[in-house]
Amino acid sequence: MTRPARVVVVGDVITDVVAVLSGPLAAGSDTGAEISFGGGGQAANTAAWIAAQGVTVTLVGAVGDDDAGRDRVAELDHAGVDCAVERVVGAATGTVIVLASDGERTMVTSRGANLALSAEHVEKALAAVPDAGHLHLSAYTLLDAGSRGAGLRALAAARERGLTTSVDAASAAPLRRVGARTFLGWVRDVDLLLVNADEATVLAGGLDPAAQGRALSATARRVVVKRGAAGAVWVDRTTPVCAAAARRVAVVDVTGAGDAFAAGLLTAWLAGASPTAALSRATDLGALAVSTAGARPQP
Ligand SMILES: OC[C@H]1O[C@H](O)[C@H](O)[C@@H]1O
Repeated sequence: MTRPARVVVVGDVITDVVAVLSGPLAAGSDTGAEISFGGGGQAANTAAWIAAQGVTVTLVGAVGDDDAGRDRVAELDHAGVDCAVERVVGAATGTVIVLASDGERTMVTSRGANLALSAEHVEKALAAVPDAGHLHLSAYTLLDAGSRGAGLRALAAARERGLTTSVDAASAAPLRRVGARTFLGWVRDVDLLLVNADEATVLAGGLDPAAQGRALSATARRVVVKRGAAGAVWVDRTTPVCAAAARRVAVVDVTGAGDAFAAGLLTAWLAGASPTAALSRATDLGALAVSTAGARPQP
């Protein structure tokens, strides 16, 4: 296996406030929780998990010109992520409140400065890393109208520079809002598309996961459908469908599990691993992420 070249991850940087609830949440109740506070955002999490695999990674994103933005960048620096993070004057760093309970999570989101990520910043950041081999995009950047230009520019600039590309479909609700046909037009011919079960249903309809993967492989060269505790499937245009079971672990908090999964998948695939081996690495990291609170690798 070869060591992958630098990976560039483009997308959101967020402050996560994670409350792991001790019981059900009901209107008017006072529910106990373990509350933690720290780095989140799909792209930033993925970059941190990639760095933890010993692969050189640059995160391209935006934070506010505030203490939270400074803390988020310092934390990523400390995790070994090279930061090309734009500071947006007058915007607050994005914040998400995550309510985690019984292996499920509910999020309340203010995307803040992420909405102001600019195509110019992405272009400049890519020009500064001539050693990059791959670009991974969190689709929140495409799905939010404010940052869409930056997301589209990231994919186009990566292709112009000969980088391979991957996109994480991010979230079912905004995908539903923009519509499957529009989204699939934006990500046409990416090398790898990652979708969870809900996103696969929005984009390909209520088929079984292998059939959803086959339908989406008309758009992306390779498709991975993440199915949480039911494992994952890999579908591409040339090899048979490949499936992997999830690891059985005690679930503490599923926040960031998909991002850890993406990091495991990408670092293995870019190092030349087979689909089976790449899925296995992905499910290992996903299992590690769900067994701890918060979205990032633990020290
Ligand atoms: O992918 C997980 C992330 O999504 C949300 O945007 C939270 O910030 C969380 O860290």
